[in-house]
Amino acid sequence: MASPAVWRRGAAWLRGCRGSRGCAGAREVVPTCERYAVRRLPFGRLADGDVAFFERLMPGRVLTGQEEVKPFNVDWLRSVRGCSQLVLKPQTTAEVSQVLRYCYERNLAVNPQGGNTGLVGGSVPVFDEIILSTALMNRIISFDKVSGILVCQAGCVLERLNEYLEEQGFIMPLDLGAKGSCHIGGNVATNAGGLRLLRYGSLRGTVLGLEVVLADGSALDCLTSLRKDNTGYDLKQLFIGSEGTLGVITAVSILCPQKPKAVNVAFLGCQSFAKVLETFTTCRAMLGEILSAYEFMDEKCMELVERHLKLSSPVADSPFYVLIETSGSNSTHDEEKLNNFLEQAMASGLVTDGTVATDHKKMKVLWSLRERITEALTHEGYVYKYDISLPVGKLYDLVTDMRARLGHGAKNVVGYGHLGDGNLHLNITAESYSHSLLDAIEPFVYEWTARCSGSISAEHGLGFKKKQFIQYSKPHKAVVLMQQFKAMLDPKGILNPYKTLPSAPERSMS
Ligand SMILES: O=C(O)CC[C@@H](O)C(=O)O
Ligand SMILES: [Zn+2]
Repeated sequence: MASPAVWRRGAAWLRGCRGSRGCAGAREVVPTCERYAVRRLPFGRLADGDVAFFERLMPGRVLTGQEEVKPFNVDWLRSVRGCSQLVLKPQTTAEVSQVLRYCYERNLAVNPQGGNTGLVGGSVPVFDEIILSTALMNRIISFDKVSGILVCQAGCVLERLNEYLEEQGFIMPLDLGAKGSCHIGGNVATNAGGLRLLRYGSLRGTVLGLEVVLADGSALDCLTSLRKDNTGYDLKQLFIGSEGTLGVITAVSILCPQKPKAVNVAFLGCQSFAKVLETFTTCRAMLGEILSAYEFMDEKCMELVERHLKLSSPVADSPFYVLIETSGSNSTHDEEKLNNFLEQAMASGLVTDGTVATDHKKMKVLWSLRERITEALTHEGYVYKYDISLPVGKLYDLVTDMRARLGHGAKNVVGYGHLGDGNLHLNITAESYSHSLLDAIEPFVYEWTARCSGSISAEHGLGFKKKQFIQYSKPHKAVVLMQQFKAMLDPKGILNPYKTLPSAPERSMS
């Protein structure tokens, strides 16, 4: 799978930028508050006394220097930028509690941040929110080999957790391209989906318990390690996917599957999207319980990973490609099943070319073709990202409709994603951000999705960029209820403000 360095690359670009105040250099990211006419809410302003308090609380783990703070203010995509002047790096839940208690009293806004790999502007401040980084909360608390339950602090990097588990014959139930940088707390806070969801389900099922610090600094200990617990409301579900707006997740208890003994990856070419769909139904029927991923990408995606990342396609040029992974416990059995399926798929013309990998290195190469599309797209300029759930049969219609709508107005309109989960990643690129192109895409994309009863965010969340569109996927009553939960848990609204839930209408300015 993709090397962790891939996703970390953003940090290197950031370090190359010039001063964070003002937009002097062409490579500077336009501050969010300039691009979008969002108004700062009346939170307190950071004073010298505040910094002194934090320095006493966590000496050496308080960043205030402009250059030090800069990377924490910009998202990985380099599409939004805040102007925080302070990053705090607590190590313990008690420290997070003390920070929030203080901020709550002083009415200081706080932006919780994990690995900063989010794609909807949810992980960086909009204005001067204090950044509460989980980077130093990276301790594994326990792992039970009998139950497969891992308990760890929120700042553990996903890939490190997976490596730790693999040594014990287990794996994490989720995997994503950003694994080398993303934190498990951020994964849970955004309810990240990823590449294994088809097999192991979402974090709403695998997360068994959470420890969360609420806005007023009080800690909520729901860190149980039980498969079954039917006592009252399942409060942890409120925090899963809440994007840091209801509380700061400080520890996670998660159910981990056994490491599969046999893994195979097939990379195939299909001549039409209809054939991609038929290949899916055939492979699901023939592979059954060993199917662990079914991903697709269109030819434009392949062209971009080849051009920008110098990866090469192992199969002949095709309008569509699919990546199928099997995970099981018996290699002979699994290979036989996979070969039978491939023979049938080739004989019936569903697939025109393909390759299979069983050794780790070759599987990794095949996975990179799919996992590194996001990175390849960033080389094209500004990327407008849409992460849509749709009835699977209609998944690609949105791409063709958007292509027809935008014509030469966009550089590329590509479609790829987790077909097995009904999740399309529609990405549109242009040389640079343009207000008029955005207007041509939105709300068209959301109206199209709503007409199909889809979701405008399958797995990336709403963050800053999509929060105004929640009504396309949720009824008014549900949004009002969410606002009431927010008001109850965070009455001053200090936690990750300007994110997830809609505010007064905003206008884009540049
Ligand atoms: O960049 C995107 O749009 C998708 C990123 C990620 O969710 C993926 O599946 O590769
Ligand atoms: Zn995805």
